[in-house]
Amino acid sequence: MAPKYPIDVPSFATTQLALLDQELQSELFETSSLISNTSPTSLQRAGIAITNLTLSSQRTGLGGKTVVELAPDPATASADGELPEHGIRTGDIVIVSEQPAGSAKKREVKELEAKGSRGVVTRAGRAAVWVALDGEEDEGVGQKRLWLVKLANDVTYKRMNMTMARLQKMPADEYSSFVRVLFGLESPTPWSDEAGEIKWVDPSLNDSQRDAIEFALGSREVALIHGPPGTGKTHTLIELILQMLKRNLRVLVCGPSNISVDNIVERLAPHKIPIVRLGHPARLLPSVLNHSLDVLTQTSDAAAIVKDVRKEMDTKQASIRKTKSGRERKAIYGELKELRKEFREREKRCIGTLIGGSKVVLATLHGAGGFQTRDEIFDVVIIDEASQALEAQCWVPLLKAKKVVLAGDHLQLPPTIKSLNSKTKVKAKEKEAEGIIKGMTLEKTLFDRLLSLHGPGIKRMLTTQYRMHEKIMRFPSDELYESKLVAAEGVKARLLKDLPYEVEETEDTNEPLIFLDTQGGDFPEKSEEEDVDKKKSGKGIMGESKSNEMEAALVKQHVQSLVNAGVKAEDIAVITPYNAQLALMSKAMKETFPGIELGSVDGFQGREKEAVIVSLVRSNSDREVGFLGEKRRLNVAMTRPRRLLTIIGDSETLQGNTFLKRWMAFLEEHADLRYPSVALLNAQ
Ligand SMILES: Nc1ncnc2c1ncn2[C@@H]1O[C@H](COP(=O)(O)OP(=O)(O)OP(=O)(O)O)[C@@H](O)[C@H]1O
Repeated sequence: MAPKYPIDVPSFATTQLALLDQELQSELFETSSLISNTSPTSLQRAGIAITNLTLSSQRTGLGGKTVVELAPDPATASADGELPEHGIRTGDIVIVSEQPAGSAKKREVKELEAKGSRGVVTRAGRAAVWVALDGEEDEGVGQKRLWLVKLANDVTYKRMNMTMARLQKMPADEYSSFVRVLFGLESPTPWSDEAGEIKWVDPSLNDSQRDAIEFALGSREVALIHGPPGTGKTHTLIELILQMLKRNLRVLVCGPSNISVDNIVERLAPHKIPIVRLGHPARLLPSVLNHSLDVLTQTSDAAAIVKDVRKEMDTKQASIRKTKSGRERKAIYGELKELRKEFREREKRCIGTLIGGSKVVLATLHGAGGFQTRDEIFDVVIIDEASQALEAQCWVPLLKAKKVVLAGDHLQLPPTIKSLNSKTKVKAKEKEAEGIIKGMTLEKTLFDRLLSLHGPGIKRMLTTQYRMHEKIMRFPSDELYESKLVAAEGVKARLLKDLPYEVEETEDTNEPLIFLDTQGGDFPEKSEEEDVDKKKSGKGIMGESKSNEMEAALVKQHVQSLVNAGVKAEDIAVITPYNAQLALMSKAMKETFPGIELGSVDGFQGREKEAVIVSLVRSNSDREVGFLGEKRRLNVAMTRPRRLLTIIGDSETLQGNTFLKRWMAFLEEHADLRYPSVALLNAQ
């Protein structure tokens, strides 16, 4: 029997295309309006530019690309020679060009592109940033003072659009039963013990992990592995991949980010199985490069046929330089052209052999849509961090699959959607078009959709968590995970005072859960629109972010007491949902406590620390909590620590939302409750 609400595939694809277009327009609009309305310094503060750079070295990287190293200009650099705080990350698409004079603001993206060089960030360190330039020429980069600006990345959209267009046009009689199940035209085939007896590679797997693997092996079309924080999702996937290999299945493993894929490559590598990692070498972790397609095409047996031609090309190229006669040179160019063609053909064959011969291929979701895998079919596609991926992104590999295993946690944050809250509503081209499914949003992931389509029977949950003290875990477990989480023996009672280095026993290091309740109105929030960078666009860069100065002072005081007790700053993280609060705290804290990490809650998803301090910021008499009320964001915030979670917030204001209200009640009962004194804080 099919589920009650089957989805019309062409309408689904049409709606996705319209939503994706709207999202891309929002992203392009946001970037270009920022770039054209804001000074380089403010762009830097907003995290999308780095100013005052010079070219410190240049080399040829993999794929023959020019990689430039950009470091702070000594004339303006800070004493430690480090770059200022910036939000540029490996894999970002950027333009490097001569920095405009201080006052020149009006700039169009097109103009920037014409003057500078486009490229991909290959490494972003504290003292320098490396960029692999796209073009052969590196005009604009040799200039004296440079700056770098991050652009909207439209490459990923192209792949998603192509995939959705294919789905939109696919005749219904060509749908595989896999596709039919994914759209609810059929129910999944009932689970069967296809896997037979399992000989576990890793003897340490817990029962819920084994159960999830058995379930995934015996599901015909789809299986969801629900991994709450710290429950060893990746650990489980590694065993699942090894078990699938034993059963001679061909597997494509994907994730939404390069780091999610590399994480799996690193853990698979010790098992010595043939794996190929697809993707721009500049974006891969150095430790996985040996498995990358680019390196394998140079080092593997299959690469020999390519090598010969390359050698011949090198010799010819060298001979051009020695040849004076124009006619001879022309002839050599002709031969080189032929050789290049031959080279490309052989390289293609070599890639085909390598990928065809690999039982496990790994790529990011959109990387799986490249030419290298065009004709490949896989028995199973495994998607890690699936609840962080757009559905359209998942379909890039899924069109090559017969079965999918999704691992994720739909109770943590979904992918960020710009067009959802965008004030700059862009009219989507097809918005009014026919066949749009009302109410569909990009925020609903494939994981969510399948769960509501087929029910919890298609999912197994991992239940032992290896991260948090039992007390830290209790509230999220009861509220979100049906009280099913169990803290592993080794972590359930761990406190800061038990860290493997010397930490004094104090009221802070002896506690897993502290609540600094700022109720009473002495710790008021501030709307950042009041004083941040209100540029011509009429909107500050921080949007309408909130901050809370007194809370920031409290955070500092609390960190100081942890550090005084001996806790290393690098074992402490401070997180907050509001960018304005982050900006306010970062300045002072990083200097005082080198090594400490500060981040937004959203940016800290997937991470963990020994001690985590959460500054909730909101404090007003209207009990307004805004986007803080989002359960999934709060879940991420409260599940990052191992040994200590300190919450700083106003319990009165936070009554304004039922989930927060219950949390406050829980903290009042179970946390070490403290009422900080403003007078003492001011006296410091
Ligand atoms: N069965 C197990 N026995 C002991 N330790 C385990 C087991 N499974 C996982 N762990 C440990 O739990 C931690 C988290 O596991 P892993 O890194 O695989 O999870 P993840 O899916 O990447 O992260 P998360 O789901 O927490 O975001 C790791 O330190 C891992 O070694």
